[in-house]
Amino acid sequence: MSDLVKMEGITDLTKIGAELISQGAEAKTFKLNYFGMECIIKERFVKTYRHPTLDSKISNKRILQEIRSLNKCKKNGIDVPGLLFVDIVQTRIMMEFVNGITVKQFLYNNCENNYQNTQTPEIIRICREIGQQVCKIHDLNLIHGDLTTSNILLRTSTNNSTVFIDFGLSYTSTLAEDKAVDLYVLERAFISTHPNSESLFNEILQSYKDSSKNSPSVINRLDQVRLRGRKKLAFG
Ligand SMILES: Nc1ncnc2c1ncn2[C@@H]1O[C@H](COP(=O)(O)OP(=O)(O)OP(=O)(O)O)[C@@H](O)[C@H]1O
Repeated sequence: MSDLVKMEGITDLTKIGAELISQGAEAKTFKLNYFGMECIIKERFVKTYRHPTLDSKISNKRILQEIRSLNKCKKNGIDVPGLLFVDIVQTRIMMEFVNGITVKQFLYNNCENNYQNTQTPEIIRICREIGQQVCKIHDLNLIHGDLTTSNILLRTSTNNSTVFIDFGLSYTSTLAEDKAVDLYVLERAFISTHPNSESLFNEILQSYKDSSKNSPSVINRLDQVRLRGRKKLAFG
């Protein structure tokens, strides 16, 4: 308990042995050995260009969204990191450390940037699992908000099963439009991070289609979202 108390008062987590593993646009992610258990602390930092009151409101909203969505997924059998501790004052979430790598790293390691000719059964399986899990998330009327290959981990201990992370931009919606935009964000992330990987995204979509009776309306909507996206790219 003493480490937890220490953590509450401390502004610099590296002083209690935490290791900074990633710094995103809004948060720093640390790894900490907590009583022999590896864990992750995600700390949202102050954005000085925002008005302090607005910044604090946005930060709190993202933390609350993240913990609500993690809990909702966990309760409904979608693998996400287990939540351990939340500190609203210091805008920190402490969660289970998932031993594994991101889908992005896995694809880099296994495809050597040649996504057309290096589709192993394992890669196809992972893509199909992503489609199935995104569909499950959407069936809970939850929109992830930032689906990328960096925000899906592969858990080593369960033979590379998928674990979804980073729910800070998630929200609740029943609309096919919002679910289609979520898929579109993932499609764009695939295209920009893994060029010529269209066939992999098609596997994801096929599996999404196969996973729920609600899928057809979302997939139909995706065509409209893509069209809008292309127009935006062409005409600004
Ligand atoms: N529970 C976890 N277990 C293991 N690694 C994690 C975990 N959570 C996050 N990470 C690692 O930290 C990185 C950043 O985490 P996350 O995406 O949640 O933060 P972020 O600051 O919102 O990132 P970004 O702004 O880049 O989207 C992940 O890509 C992953 O490598």
